[in-house]
Amino acid sequence: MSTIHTKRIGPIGGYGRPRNDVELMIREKKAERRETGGDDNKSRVGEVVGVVGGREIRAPRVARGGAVELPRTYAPQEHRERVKKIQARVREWIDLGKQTKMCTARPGWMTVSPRHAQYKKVMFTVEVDLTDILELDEDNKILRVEPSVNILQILDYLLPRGYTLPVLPELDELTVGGLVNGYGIESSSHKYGLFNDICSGFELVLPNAQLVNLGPEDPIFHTVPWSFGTVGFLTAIDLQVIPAQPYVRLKYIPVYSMRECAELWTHEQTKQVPVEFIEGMMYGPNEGVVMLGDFAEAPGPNEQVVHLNTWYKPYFYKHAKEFIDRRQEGTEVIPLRQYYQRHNRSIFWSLEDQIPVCHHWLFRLLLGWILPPRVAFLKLIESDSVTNFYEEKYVMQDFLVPLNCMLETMEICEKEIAVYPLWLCPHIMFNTGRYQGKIRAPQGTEKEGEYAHYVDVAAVGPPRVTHPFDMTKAMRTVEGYLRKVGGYQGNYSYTYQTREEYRQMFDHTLYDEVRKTTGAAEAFPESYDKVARKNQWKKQAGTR
Ligand SMILES: NC(=O)C1=CN([C@@H]2O[C@H](COP(=O)(O)OP(=O)(O)OC[C@H]3O[C@@H](n4cnc5c(N)ncnc54)[C@H](OP(=O)(O)O)[C@@H]3O)[C@@H](O)[C@H]2O)C=CC1
Ligand SMILES: C=C(/C=C/[C@@H](C)[C@H]1CC[C@H]2C3=CC=C4C[C@@H](O)CC[C@]4(C)[C@H]3CC[C@]12C)C(C)C
Repeated sequence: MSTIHTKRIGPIGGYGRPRNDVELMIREKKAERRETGGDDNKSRVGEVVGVVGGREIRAPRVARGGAVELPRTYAPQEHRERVKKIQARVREWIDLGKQTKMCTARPGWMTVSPRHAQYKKVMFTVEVDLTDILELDEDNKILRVEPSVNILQILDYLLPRGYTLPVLPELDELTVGGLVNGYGIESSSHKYGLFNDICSGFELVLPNAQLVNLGPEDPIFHTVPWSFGTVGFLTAIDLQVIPAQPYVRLKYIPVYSMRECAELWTHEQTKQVPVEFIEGMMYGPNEGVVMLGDFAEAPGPNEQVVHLNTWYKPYFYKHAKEFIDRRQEGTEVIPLRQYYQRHNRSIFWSLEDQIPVCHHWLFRLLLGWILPPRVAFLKLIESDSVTNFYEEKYVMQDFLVPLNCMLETMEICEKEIAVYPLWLCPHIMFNTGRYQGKIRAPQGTEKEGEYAHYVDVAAVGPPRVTHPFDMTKAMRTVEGYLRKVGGYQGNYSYTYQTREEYRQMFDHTLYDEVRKTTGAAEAFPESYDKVARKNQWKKQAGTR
């Protein structure tokens, strides 16, 4: 593998060490300016700061809040040393007699999951704060990263180099480690699968403190996705990259019933050569929009580039709804980065539940530039009553179902929860051959590499059912349906299933076997114990 950048950095200027090559170059430029008496503090967005691989690197756009993102660390050459510390901490756990189970030390409020991880208060915590992009191997099209690298870092790093991830989820704060140990999805998942399907290697610290490098030929590799950190500590991930083009040409097609949506969707997703991006939003049982996108090199002669994310503009889901209101299809050319970040400014549509005035043009004009609030910040300041509200009165769930169940799933959601918009995201599930992890080889597939079409129906928002809403009852009804049709629950939020039901939904055969042979069963709780709504941690931790 060719290392793209391993230069050792001193305090060139600014805070901490640069996080990536672009930051490094900006700092060098700033230092240069300071030496020549220039003004260091003015942000020069778009200024060419250097050249990597023959491409001009420009100072990044102003990040949210008008400020350039604060750098974290940049010392990929120290990766091995950092991993040694994790191994040492695991050895400490062994020496102390393995008294409690282990988990990462990442505070519960820092994560994008709405769960408050009370288990962190009672378990043996291991610091896995690994935030560096390690290397880009352009020959093999592999990006090696540490697990706490987030989506924003990946966008900043890959797009200027002309690459992207085949599956690049839409919220800046999501981390690679979280997406791999849970699951990740994007509007291109009907071509490439879930986030873990674009991974070709994991570096993992096992419960005996041994460091292993795993590929698909190793059974442990297949048990990491959906494990929620209960197999080992992930310390590096190899991700496939693909060439990117600067724009996405996006077609908006209004639909006027769930049936119409499911029919159009099925046709588009199962095409021999589907478009690169498919996404849908149902705003009610009788209105929705299906969006079909492809990469584009440049706008056509009569096309204008639409900048979706300018701070004063309506949020993407409102913008897309205009096509329904006008009862008209439409096509737009959108810069690639803005396409990926389309749901970031309004955290999908959850922002309106925290800031009800967020749609007012005056709010956007005056304060739009500070958006979005960090999910971590919202969780940090969350009071008990707000937590209760989100746990009892606010649905945050997604349901991954075989494509032929799309219509029925939307209808069940309407009956049980009536949350809108409903987010629709296509994906495929693979038969992974000899070793099948928590996701079973889908029906109809026989050989390794074969796949089946699925769709993720995601509900985020307050339920609007006309009958009194009972979260547990509603969720258990939907979960029962998922088990019946061979679907899966996203699990970044809570599950309301019993352990047996959860084991029925997710195949634990390989997971149990690997956890037994590696000692993970002794070292970590079962994933169920982390994601179950009813759990023992609250009581043990003596907190909310
Ligand atoms: N489009 C999408 O794909 C979206 C996905 N999501 C969801 O958000 C979640 C990601 O949130 P994020 O804040 O990044 O992740 P989290 O911090 O929530 O981590 C998720 C799980 O992964 C484990 N984990 C993370 N890193 C490591 C590691 N290095 N070694 C071992 N275990 C690890 C955590 O273990 P521990 O409990 O020990 O800390 C935790 O149980 C995903 O699960 C995803 O499903 C949310 C919105 C959109
Ligand atoms: C599943 C999808 C997207 C989900 C996001 C929109 C939600 C995932 C986690 C959610 C949140 C976590 C914690 C919060 C703290 C609270 O104080 C306020 C709400 C929230 C920010 C909440 C908001 C929605 C999420 C980010 C896709 C796949 C549809």
